[in-house]
Amino acid sequence: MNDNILLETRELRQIYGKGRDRLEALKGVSVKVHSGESIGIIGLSGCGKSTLLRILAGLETPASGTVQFRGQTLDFDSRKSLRDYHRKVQMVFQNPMSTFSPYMTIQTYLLESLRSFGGLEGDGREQAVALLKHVELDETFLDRLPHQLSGGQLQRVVIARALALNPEVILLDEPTSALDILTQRAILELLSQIAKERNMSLIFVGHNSSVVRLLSHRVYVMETGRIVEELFSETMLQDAKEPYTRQFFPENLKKVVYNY
Ligand SMILES: Nc1ncnc2c1ncn2[C@@H]1O[C@H](COP(=O)(O)OP(=O)(O)OP(=O)(O)O)[C@@H](O)[C@H]1O
Repeated sequence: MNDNILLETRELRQIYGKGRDRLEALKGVSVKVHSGESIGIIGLSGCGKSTLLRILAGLETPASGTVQFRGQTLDFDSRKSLRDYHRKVQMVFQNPMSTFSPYMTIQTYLLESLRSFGGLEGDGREQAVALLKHVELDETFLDRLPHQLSGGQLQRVVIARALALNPEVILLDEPTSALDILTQRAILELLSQIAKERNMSLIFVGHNSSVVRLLSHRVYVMETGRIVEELFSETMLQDAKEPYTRQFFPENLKKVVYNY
């Protein structure tokens, strides 16, 4: 499987603050994602999941360590290297509302990245309709403003925009945590299906192991800036050795899985 590695980090470290405020948020994190494979990252609040995701998204420069895409090292100081990378690796943010401007129509929002990468055809309306179709929304949404959509519909629009550049990886930071469980499940299943159809990889960060397992082939468990365990989703409940990991499988989480 080695030649099939799409995205890989080696010994990523991240440090915030100085002196007494110094915090080592990542302490040498190495992860691998194979082509078409989806991985999950779980861990307690503050363990560094979002930091890792922001670095993987090319939005933040690590203190040391590397990110490689298809064997090429991402140069965080090169705008060209970052731009090429952003074409292939797209991020979906935690709170969809915060990524929308209140006066921007859904069409304008959907087409932003196509416009910035020069991929717009005409006024782009047909492309926008096609993007909405992927997330099972119709063209009546195009001229609406964000407040005229529900949280679940907004989340679908965010995902549709991430698909616009046909990326190879989508990074998700708990994208559906603000939604009710049925809406959450529908969106996750849709995402999984899109990822499968396109042989696209998902890197999914969350607190809830049942949600992470639903989306991922493999799961990395993070504790205070380190990966402490790496497990296959299917056998995770049996294979987990670390007591820390087991915290994520209490009875109440099982209930969440089976109530779906
Ligand atoms: N820009 C920053 N400046 C200073 N400290 C930061 C910064 N970003 C994150 N941190 C700190 O780094 C640590 C890791 O934060 P991070 O957001 O990556 O954790 P997380 O696992 O994603 O948490 P959560 O699950 O609550 O979102 C935390 O202690 C956080 O306070």
